[in-house]
Amino acid sequence: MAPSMESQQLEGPLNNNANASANVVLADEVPHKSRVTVVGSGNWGSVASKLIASNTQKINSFHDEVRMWVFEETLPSGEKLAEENVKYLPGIKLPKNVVADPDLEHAVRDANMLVFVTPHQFMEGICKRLVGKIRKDAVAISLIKGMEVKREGPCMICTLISKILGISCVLMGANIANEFSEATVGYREDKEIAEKWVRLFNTPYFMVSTVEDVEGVELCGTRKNVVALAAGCNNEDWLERDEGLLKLLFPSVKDNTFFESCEVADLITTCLGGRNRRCADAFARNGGKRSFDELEAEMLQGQKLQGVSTAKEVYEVLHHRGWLELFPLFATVHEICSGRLAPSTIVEYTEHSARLPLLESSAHLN
Ligand SMILES: NC(=O)c1ccc[n+]([C@@H]2O[C@H](COP(=O)([O-])OP(=O)(O)OC[C@H]3O[C@@H](n4cnc5c(N)ncnc54)[C@H](O)[C@@H]3O)[C@@H](O)[C@H]2O)c1
Ligand SMILES: O=P(O)(O)OC[C@H](O)CO
Repeated sequence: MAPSMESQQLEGPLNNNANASANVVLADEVPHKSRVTVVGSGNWGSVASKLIASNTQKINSFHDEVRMWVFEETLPSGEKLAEENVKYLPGIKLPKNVVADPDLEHAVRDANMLVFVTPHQFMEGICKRLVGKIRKDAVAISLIKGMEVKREGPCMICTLISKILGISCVLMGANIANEFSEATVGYREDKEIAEKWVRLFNTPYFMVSTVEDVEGVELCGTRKNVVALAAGCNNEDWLERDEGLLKLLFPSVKDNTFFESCEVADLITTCLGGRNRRCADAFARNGGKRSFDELEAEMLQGQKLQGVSTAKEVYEVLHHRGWLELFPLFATVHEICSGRLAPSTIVEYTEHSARLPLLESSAHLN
């Protein structure tokens, strides 16, 4: 499909402006301006695009246009998602400079700033498709909360993006799509790039800070989805933050990261009102008789739960390293999600007393 035919500008339900991209100035015509593509158009992906597009309109160093890759779906009505994006962010107007593009390779082609925001289970495939298809000077940021488990151990999504595409930063924080408020950018060494991401995302109603700790920021975002499942199953200890696990997995994780938005603020936000919490609450009310898959399909209408697969991934890491007894909350959540334990088991969860001393002498576990 030619670019002018495959791209549609969005407003509310999307505007069908098939000529939108014909009016766009190409990146190489104005080389000093950064061009942004958002890879993902779910609940958070759509909100992130809106947020970014409000800044690219105002800040001269960015091109106005924000391209948003839409995973094409046909709705029950027969409409294509890229033509009518009412599924993941109904009732919210997206600025006219957000351009939906169902062709992944085309969507990223001109961008030198890539924002990855899809459910984590799709990222490996997406990255592989993008090898050799992105600009050489492109930088990327991941807004994705989750991880993959490889034979050699846990692989954070940011690392996956870095390994396959050679680029990366992360942004996590107390941000539920419809109530977003703040976030933390985790970066590795290059503060200048981190500050560029801050300029792209920061608004008076979405405050963004930086911390030099990619793994810490990302692990906070990943871990809290599992804790939110425990909260939904009525666990009253959910505010108990297991920073010990984060440091055991990645000793480079910094203590000061735990004071940023990506940690306790996000934990509280998600445990009080996120999708993981709501679905776990329904799961527990049904006594575990309806599966998470069933509840996800019914309650989220196409949006994805990250916590259940993350709980499994965390469990595999704990099992592989012989740490299951050290982290009973995480182990129990997976046992509940997979139907081996009743949801009420989570109430009986108690802190493992041996854990704290063990953390101080954790070197032998790595
Ligand atoms: N929603 C939030 O409040 C929120 C906030 C912060 C971070 N996040 C994180 O953002 C990431 C994306 O979540 P979201 O809320 O934008 O998405 P979502 O759960 O609302 O939507 C699912 C998305 O996946 C797409 N999809 C379905 N099948 C696919 C496939 N085979 N390949 C690629 N894409 C496919 C759908 O089209 C849709 O865009 C997740 O990691 C999530 O944890 C979400
Ligand atoms: O709605 P959840 O449970 O996927 O959580 C959304 C975000 O991760 C909150 O930061």
